[in-house]
Amino acid sequence: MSSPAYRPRRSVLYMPSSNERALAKAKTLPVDALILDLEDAVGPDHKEVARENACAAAKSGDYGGREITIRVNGIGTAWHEADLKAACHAGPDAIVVPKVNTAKEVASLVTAMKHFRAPKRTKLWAMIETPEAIVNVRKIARASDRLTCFVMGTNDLVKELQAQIVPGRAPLLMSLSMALLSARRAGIACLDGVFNDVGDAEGFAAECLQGRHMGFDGKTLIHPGQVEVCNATFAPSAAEVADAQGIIEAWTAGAGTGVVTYHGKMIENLHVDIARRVLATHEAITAAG
Ligand SMILES: CC(C)(COP(=O)(O)OP(=O)(O)OC[C@H]1O[C@@H](n2cnc3c(N)ncnc32)[C@H](O)[C@@H]1OP(=O)(O)O)[C@@H](O)C(=O)NCCC(=O)NCCSC(=O)C[C@H](O)C(=O)O
Ligand SMILES: [Mg+2]
Repeated sequence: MSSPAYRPRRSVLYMPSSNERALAKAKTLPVDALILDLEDAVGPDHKEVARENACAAAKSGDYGGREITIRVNGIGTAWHEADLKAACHAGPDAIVVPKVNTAKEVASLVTAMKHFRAPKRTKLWAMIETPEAIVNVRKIARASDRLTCFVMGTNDLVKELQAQIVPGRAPLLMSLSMALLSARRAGIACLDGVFNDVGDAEGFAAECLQGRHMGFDGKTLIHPGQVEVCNATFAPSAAEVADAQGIIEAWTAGAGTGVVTYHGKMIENLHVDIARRVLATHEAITAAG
């Protein structure tokens, strides 16, 4: 978390790369990252124009400090190889690959990225959205240093599990937790899935909070109207920052005692680590503007 490579990923907005208005609008939105989509949001007749638009956007330098990623079509589809080749040449911050199922697929993707001469800065993000991926998720997470983030595909998971989308997401919690556990063990980031009902502000806020409580780095989004609440929910609040500073001060004052209290609560070394992480996150968000 305190590594220089850490970037805030509270809000990560998908947009269909065939939609030029959305591509333009994204330059004005306070999102941490963008996923320029070539997959599900783009119809078969628009795949080529979407690929050109996404690559042009990634190369343009017009998106400021926002992390720019391209989601290619899945392995085995008619568009996958051409998408991957074009995305590697465009050199975004990351290439997002949907429906990654095995560690072997990660290894093949990394080999292909080298073959297509993707710059070293271009990382791989894997979407975890099938039962097979969940069963293999421990190995997927540690398959390559180039893999730096999991993106949960909750719509595909619901489909494949034959589950239903319900408040509280009980049918998905085991899959979400398994992916998070594996991501944390491997030291990579993990992003929560999307909330489809863009008109349901209350439901969206509750799902953001659930994702924050679970430990996700941030949430993937589908509409500009979701950005503000998501950013606020996944950032440390003013009270959390003040508590983190207070914990570090209390710990420093009691140097060497092994345990102190802050506002009546026990503080040990691990709480100081958490406090430092909160401050590092707050500083990174503030620095990113
Ligand atoms: C959901 C939408 C289809 C709604 O579109 P629309 O009705 O046009 O929205 P608005 O009229 O409210 O739009 C207002 C303005 O905002 C721009 N806009 C809309 N969406 C985006 C966006 N995602 N990024 C950037 N800008 C956006 C509009 O262009 C309007 O701009 P202006 O006219 O200049 O004011 C639409 O929001 C949409 O297409 N969302 C993204 C859908 C998507 O990408 N889906 C694929 C990813 S989700 C997924 O697949 C997850 C995973 O794989 C899984 O399995 O779960
Ligand atoms: Mg999906």
